Amino acid sequence: MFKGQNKHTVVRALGAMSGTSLDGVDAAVVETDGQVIQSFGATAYRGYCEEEQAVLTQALGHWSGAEADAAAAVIEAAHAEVLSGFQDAELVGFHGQTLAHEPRGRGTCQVGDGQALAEALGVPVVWDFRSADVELGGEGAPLAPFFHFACAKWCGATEPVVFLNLGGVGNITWVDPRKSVPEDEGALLAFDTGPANAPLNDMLRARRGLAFDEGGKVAAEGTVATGALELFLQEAYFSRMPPKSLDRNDFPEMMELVRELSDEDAAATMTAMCAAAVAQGMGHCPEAPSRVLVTGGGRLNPVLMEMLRVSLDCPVVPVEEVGLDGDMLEAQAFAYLAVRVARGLPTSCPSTTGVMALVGGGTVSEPEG
Ligand SMILES: Nc1ncnc2c1ncn2[C@@H]1O[C@H](COP(=O)(O)OP(=O)(O)OP(=O)(O)O)[C@@H](O)[C@H]1O
Ligand SMILES: CC(=O)N[C@H]1[C@@H]2OC[C@@H](O2)[C@@H](O)[C@@H]1O[C@H](C)C(=O)O
Repeated sequence: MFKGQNKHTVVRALGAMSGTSLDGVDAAVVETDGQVIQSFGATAYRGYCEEEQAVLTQALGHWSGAEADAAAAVIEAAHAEVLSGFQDAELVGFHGQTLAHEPRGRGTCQVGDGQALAEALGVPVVWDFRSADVELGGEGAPLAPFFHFACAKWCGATEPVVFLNLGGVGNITWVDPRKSVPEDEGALLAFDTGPANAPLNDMLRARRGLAFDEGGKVAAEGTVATGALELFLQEAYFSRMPPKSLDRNDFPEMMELVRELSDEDAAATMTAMCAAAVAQGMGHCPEAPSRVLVTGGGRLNPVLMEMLRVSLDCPVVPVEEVGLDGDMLEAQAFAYLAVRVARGLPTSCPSTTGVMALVGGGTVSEPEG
């Protein structure tokens, strides 16, 4: 691939992510040599309709079989549709949809066939980013950290910063931009902090038919149940040393803890659980960051952002503050990682996933036709 190019030739890569919130596909172009971000390009979003969401929800926890196959078909069609709208991509990074994630057990499962997508688009596709890491003893997640390192350089950071992603699940990457490359010792520490928006969404959908707590309006009317919050924080996950990662539905007891509460108090308490899990996680950072840059849909929830500001000792701001796009960072991450895979560069290391050594995961599928 990329014959005649040297390792610094810039590639126009298109990344696509379908996250744990199951709301849709984000797609974004990044121009990079796999190390330095030269520029960010066009973006697009393709939401799932109710039927597609139902198929995906039904498939969660399935490693194979009819449910997983139906989810794969939804994922492949939605991605082919949104990605075919981009004309000039040289390479595609396709995350697929995580249906199940048990790195210390059965492994990790992302559906969506990259070879089929390569045929549909006529462009090489990099996919199956997580399996190699898990096979080598890693968590297989989070994988955005190597990209976060490049973002910290891109925005000119000179002191440690934290990227906090608040999607369905929460994850942080502590980055030291004084290091020259992400694989340097001490450049990165990353892990999933805990559940973020997914349980809150599920609770509000079940009780009120709402997709999510827009603007934190429901939580703003409620009071945090401190007893439930304290019980939640006793979960063994929070005292486990990172790296560590989670599946979307790893905390079913959250729903139990808020069962007796009003909708408003339940929303306030679940929002506080997300913030408290982040605050606990921040204690693992090797050095206090100069600020926390928040990405993912949770940055649009002012109640959650305020809880984070109260509990963390440093400024907490959306990534837009440094010129990044908080709706597209994960799609951009998989564009960036695709170029790293194509160039034979690592995509994870012991401090990001707990893997034994540097790993360059991902499968490259070339269109045959
Ligand atoms: N305006 C808003 N107000 C409050 N919450 C919001 C708003 N917009 C989005 N969210 C929350 O953010 C969620 C979507 O976040 P995002 O798109 O980052 O998740 P994801 O990428 O699917 O998840 P993950 O990062 O875990 O894979 C929504 O489901 C909702 O809970
Ligand atoms: C197994 C899996 O799909 N994990 C996701 C999920 O969503 C957020 C968090 O949990 C993170 O660990 C990861 O996604 C991002 C893109 C990552 O790998 O960095």
